[in-house]
Amino acid sequence: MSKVEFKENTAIVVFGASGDLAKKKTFPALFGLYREGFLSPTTKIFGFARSKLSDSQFKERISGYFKLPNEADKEKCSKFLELCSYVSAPYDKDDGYIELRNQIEKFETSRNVKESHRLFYLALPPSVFTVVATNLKKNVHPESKGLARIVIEKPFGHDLESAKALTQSLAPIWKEEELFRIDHYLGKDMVKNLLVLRFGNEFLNSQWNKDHISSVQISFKEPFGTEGRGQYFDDIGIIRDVMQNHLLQVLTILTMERPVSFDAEDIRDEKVKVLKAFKPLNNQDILVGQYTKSEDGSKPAYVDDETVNPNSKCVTYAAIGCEIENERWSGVPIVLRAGKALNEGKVEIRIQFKAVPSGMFHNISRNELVIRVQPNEAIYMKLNAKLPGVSTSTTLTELDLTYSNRYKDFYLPEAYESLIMDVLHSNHSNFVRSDELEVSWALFTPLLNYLESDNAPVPEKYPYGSRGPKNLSAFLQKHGYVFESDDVYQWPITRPKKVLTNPGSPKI
Ligand SMILES: NC(=O)C1=CN([C@@H]2O[C@H](COP(=O)(O)OP(=O)(O)OC[C@H]3O[C@@H](n4cnc5c(N)ncnc54)[C@H](OP(=O)(O)O)[C@@H]3O)[C@@H](O)[C@H]2O)C=CC1
Ligand SMILES: O=C1O[C@H](COP(=O)(O)O)[C@@H](O)[C@H](O)[C@H]1O
Repeated sequence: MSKVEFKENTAIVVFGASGDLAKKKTFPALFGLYREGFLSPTTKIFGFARSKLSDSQFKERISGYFKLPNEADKEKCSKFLELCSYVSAPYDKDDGYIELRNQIEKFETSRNVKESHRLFYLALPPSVFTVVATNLKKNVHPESKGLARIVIEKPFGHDLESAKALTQSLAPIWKEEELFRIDHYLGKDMVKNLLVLRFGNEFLNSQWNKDHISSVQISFKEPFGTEGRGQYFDDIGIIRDVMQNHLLQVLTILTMERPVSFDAEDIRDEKVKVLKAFKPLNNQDILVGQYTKSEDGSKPAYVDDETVNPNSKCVTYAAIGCEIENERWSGVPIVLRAGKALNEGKVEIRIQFKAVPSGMFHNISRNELVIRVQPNEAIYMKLNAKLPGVSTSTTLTELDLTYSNRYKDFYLPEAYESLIMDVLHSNHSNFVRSDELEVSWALFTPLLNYLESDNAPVPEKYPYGSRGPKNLSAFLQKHGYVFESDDVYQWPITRPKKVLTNPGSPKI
């Protein structure tokens, strides 16, 4: 596919425009791109949904989540809304699509467009993906008169079989190069940084293997429960919600071999290769939990949601042990862990390195590279140094790249902004390819079947607002993670009067 960029006079249509995702993510992202000058003012934006809304109701709804810190942004917001209009119609009848096509053609004619560029964003539940994709292709695709892109949102299926069925239903209608499957974690700046961090630094590149790394962890923590989404979540659980997709995507980039270039297919080829090298997940190598009321009783238990079965075994916390059977990773324990209703909101990657020989030291801490994806993006490497001054002790300190300290006045796009920009640039690197999807579902489906079978373990209860199930520390230790004792590491400043020396002080 040619790398055509959609620049001037692009028509963007957001389906499900009355919905939550459109309101909270898609339109704020389009506005963010416009505000920062990455979306041309010649763009035309349509919202399409069943709800009967006037243009002004529609505009009020979609602008509710725009970030408008100053007057200039408010002015930009008004200008942006002038580009938007709304079409209300059912998804399964031709009429609305014909009306949409007429409106797009009117816009293109008024701009004397020679080659149509049309981007369709499906902020819709998967139950209508196929019907909308089919009707769009039939009625609104420009065919020989231009180019079209279609963006779909997760979930891409519920298990391997349904994911395959979805792929097969879309494949005859939309070419793979026209289709963009969004996993918004691939749009996060720190995730986009992983390729550079890994392959652009020889000191990391050369150590990035089983000879030097003793364990890998990717953790996702949210400080809120399923508030208001219990019914949706009960059928999904945390594994489908964020692990099979977001965390696994991060893990593949972290573990794949060096792609020959930044080209989307080179990157995705490597991702698929490493996914194929994963050992089947072991049903017994997991820790599952479900949150109960907070200790002070102010926050509800998962099953307090009226839409949830009171005996639900739905997993709101999971830690899963993974192994990759290839030359680079064989034997390195990897843990993916994710949970709702925890003590904090944080997504981070921890790469712990092997211990240096104790020899000249009594005991010395391990190096650990921490990549904090959110909030407050940071990369820090914990390392040992001599305590400054007359002391001969060693101390655990860090090389710290905290973005907010290092980079001033940078525009850090939201994940959705970054991904929509990629679609406009026809760049598939940060989107999920169909074969990648299949391998990831093949990996997770047996585990999900087990967790939804009669033999499923009862999830360990953990209080809302806690760190998660009590057995977490033991689970992490079993997977090679070595905890520092609390008095070894001081953050953010090491104070001489309160010196914390490493028990690994040299034997002198
Ligand atoms: N640039 C920056 O902003 C930097 C910040 N720091 C800060 O310094 C502090 C210490 O850093 P660091 O040592 O890296 O990280 P943490 O104190 O966050 O802990 C290290 C790891 O151990 C886990 N853990 C700790 N206790 C338990 C437990 N009882 N059960 C299960 N897991 C546990 C944590 O999991 P879990 O995440 O689930 O708690 C985390 O994965 C942090 O607040 C960190 O943010 C340090 C360096 C740079
Ligand atoms: O896809 C999802 O992701 C969000 C977390 O996204 P983040 O960008 O805020 O980290 C999660 O809350 C939601 O349950 C899930 O469906």
